[in-house]
Amino acid sequence: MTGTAGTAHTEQARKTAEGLAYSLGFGNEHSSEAVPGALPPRGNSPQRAPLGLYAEQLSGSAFTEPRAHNRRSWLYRIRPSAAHPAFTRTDNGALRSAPFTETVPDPNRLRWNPLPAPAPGTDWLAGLWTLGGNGDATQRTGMAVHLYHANAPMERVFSNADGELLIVPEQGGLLVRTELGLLSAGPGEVVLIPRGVRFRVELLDDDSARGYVCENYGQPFQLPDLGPIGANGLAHARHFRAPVAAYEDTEGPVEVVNKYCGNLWSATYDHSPLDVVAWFGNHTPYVYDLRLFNVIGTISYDHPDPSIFTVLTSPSDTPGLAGVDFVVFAPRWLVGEDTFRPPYFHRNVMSEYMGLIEGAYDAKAEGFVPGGGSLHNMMSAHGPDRDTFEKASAAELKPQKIDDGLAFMFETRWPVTATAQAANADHLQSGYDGVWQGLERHFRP
Ligand SMILES: O=C(O)Cc1cc(O)ccc1O
Ligand SMILES: [Fe+2]
Repeated sequence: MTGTAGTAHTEQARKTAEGLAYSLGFGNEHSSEAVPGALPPRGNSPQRAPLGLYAEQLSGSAFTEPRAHNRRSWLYRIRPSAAHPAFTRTDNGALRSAPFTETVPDPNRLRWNPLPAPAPGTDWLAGLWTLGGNGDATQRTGMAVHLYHANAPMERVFSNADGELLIVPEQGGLLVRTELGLLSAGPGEVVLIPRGVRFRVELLDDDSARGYVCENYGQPFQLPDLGPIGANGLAHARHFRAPVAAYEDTEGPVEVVNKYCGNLWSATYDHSPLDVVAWFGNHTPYVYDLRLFNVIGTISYDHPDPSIFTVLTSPSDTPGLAGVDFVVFAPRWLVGEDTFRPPYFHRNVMSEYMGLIEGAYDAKAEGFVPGGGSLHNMMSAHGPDRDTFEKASAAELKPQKIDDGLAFMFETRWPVTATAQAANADHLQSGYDGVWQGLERHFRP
């Protein structure tokens, strides 16, 4: 794909992304038809589905999981998904999967600059670069941290059998065409693609897009319980937007890439598999605007733990212990009295990967940049850098609006093991430990 062709394509994608319709509500039983009458009025699988469509169930949970965790969507499509040729192995590129065994788990604090620019013609899938992760894709446990940097629209279609994908754009808007319909998202928004749902990513800005992806092998992300916060707060269910049905009726060769137990497999279909004319169910993609997050914090004293900023959580088999939490540091007021207001010094049994979508983060004066990331693994000591500590210890404690940045964290119960490419990357910063050098002793008994 040349730059010029990319630009024309980008303009087209931008037009398509304008004014997209959505169906609102996280976890709802959504339903949508692109052609009236395409949804069967009663049964899921009538003897003949309406309009000559094929009925197909996409199960995101075991049939027998409790209703609260049960996930499936019924798709009414031009051809059943089963109508495809054999998949054959294709190059994994810079994509790696759990188990992560290329390096040994590293107790050091690590920080990376943004990914270098990709070669021309790099689509979103080819632009994926894995930093590390944990668990085992074949056991449906753990997570992976990926970054992407792309400069060409995908022409192929991708699906991930290994887990769901939480896409966090940092630069450049995305038009995501999924089996269930179209979503668009720019920096500050996130897209959640459920396990197995096929999609294609096109670019909305200047033929370039950069961001982060949390691949969640474990239980699907859900909204966190609110406990004593009450019935409302944090991410509101109605702010999650699912697509409405939109289908491609195209014949001709389409490459479909399937990530399966850690490897990429490819098949050439003779039609677009994004051919779902109507669907209903709760196994659906979403887009969510992080700036709509209802931030709750102290109105008296002390710095609450960042779990209060959890947007979505993937529970593990131990109550309260997440396989992975997605946490956002959204614009908010700090009003704590007699409080050291930035993040405190900390060692954590959980492992923290942090990224920056925009601006700056209140624990780091410099070096933590948009598109970069830091990894503070299990029990590694971290917290405010020297400059931040000194400033915040002396600051006048008037109400302070933090609205000059948007940072996030993937926090996981298992250590994140880096890939070889991340451990040896030119964009891995050297001397990160130095940000905590020069924190002087003040104790003089
Ligand atoms: O910057 C971090 O390390 C994340 C973080 C933020 C915070 O407000 C409190 C604890 C914590 O680990
Ligand atoms: Fe932390």
